Amino acid sequence: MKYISTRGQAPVLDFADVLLAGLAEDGGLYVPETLPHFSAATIASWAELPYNELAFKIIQPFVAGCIADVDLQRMIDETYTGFNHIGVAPMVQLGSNEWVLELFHGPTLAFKDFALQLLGRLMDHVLAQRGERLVIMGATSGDTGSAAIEGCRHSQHLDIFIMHPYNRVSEVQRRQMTTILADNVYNIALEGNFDDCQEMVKDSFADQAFLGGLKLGAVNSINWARIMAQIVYYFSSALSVGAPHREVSFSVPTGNFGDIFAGYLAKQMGLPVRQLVVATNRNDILHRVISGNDMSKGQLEHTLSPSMDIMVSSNFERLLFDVYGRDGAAIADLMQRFKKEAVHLEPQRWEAVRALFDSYAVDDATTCDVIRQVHAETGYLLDPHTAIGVKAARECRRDSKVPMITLATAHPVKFPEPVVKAGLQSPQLPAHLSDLFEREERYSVLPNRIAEVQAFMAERVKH
Ligand SMILES: Cc1ncc(COP(=O)(O)O)c(C=O)c1O
Ligand SMILES: N[C@@H](CCOP(=O)(O)O)C(=O)O
Repeated sequence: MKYISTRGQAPVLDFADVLLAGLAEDGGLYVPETLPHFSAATIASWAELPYNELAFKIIQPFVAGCIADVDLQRMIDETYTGFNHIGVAPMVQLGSNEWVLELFHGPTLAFKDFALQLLGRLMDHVLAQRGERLVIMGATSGDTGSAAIEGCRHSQHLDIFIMHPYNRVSEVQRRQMTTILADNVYNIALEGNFDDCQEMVKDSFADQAFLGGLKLGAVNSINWARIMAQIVYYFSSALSVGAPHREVSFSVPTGNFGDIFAGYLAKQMGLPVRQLVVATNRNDILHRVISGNDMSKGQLEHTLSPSMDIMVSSNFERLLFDVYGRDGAAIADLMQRFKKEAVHLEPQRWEAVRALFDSYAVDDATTCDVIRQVHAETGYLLDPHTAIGVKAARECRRDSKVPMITLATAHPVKFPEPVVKAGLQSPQLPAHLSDLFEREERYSVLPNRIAEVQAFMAERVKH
């Protein structure tokens, strides 16, 4: 499998190089040159497979030639046996044909564990084979950070620097990152917002001289391997409600557009998906572009669903690449303009986006109402991100006979504030985190200036 950049100017790479490269040299994102396609008969034959075996079927074509099958299966097995639920990604029924796909049974209680537990192992494996080291630089609005640290902390080949927006993540999220005191883990609280953190990561990839010869790697969903691993649970959940013999729809709480892009790929790969609903909070650029062709940043706001406080949704570029006929020059131009100003897609490209996605934006008050309402209806407690997904699913659903699956992207224990605002009691932390509030924290508050962040990193990396 070969990978190409969305901006058309970077070298074509194989999986192992894409895994370590993160962002492409031309500032674009890597995507597979061609996608594997599975027939309905093949998909149907997977109905009884446990999650790890299904994951192997779906991931193997993307890594073939770079990772031996036996190593891939071992890493997948280790990843998902570490999850705290026998089904790995269980489904819960809320109503008639209305489902929630629980993606929070990994070690850090968010969907990011699905990809980052595997990505840490894949990186370690390739780096060990090559005898190389990598410096990870990541941006987080709360969940990627802890999942990446958890996935990479045991690696002998990685230093990991994670930036979160200072005072803009929940206390549980912050402590999950800052209480890991391993000597290859560094937490930076940046005096800015998530978009500032993410821009700093991308700018650092463009010029890595500050690392004195070491190379940067990515754990954010700009790294193709993140998206790849997230495709699997679209298949597992759809199979459990009758696909490929019937269509299914998904509603996805969305920020960086990685998770829903994995759903779009599942559809291209043969899964019969009727609707893909983009669910956003007040930081609604994706809803505005899908519903009104308005791709303008606006002011990033702090909400009760902080992990989705994102305006510059990295993976939307991967979708635009397809919608613009894989024209790298057109995407490079569009993304350069978007850095400086509002952009509007060409009308036929926008129509193509609208044909693929529905969208809905939810404010904080409604988020709390949905948490309260669903709890009253069913006894089930939603986290605020999932509540946004459920609301968007209910608003956008076109056919009540098609199962609608909302991705439950985090456990509610990570976000007590909206749960309490909804008049409910926040659940207890699970046993492995029960002393989280007593653990020592370690992080550095840094100004929103790239030179200071890079100097901080340069002083600490191990050569
Ligand atoms: C809990 C939660 N829900 C939803 C999202 C949005 O996912 P994506 O960025 O892949 O769109 C994130 C983070 O991005 C998250 O942490
Ligand atoms: N919501 C994320 C933001 C980063 O997104 P990613 O999927 O690109 O890593 C977070 O919680 O950190």
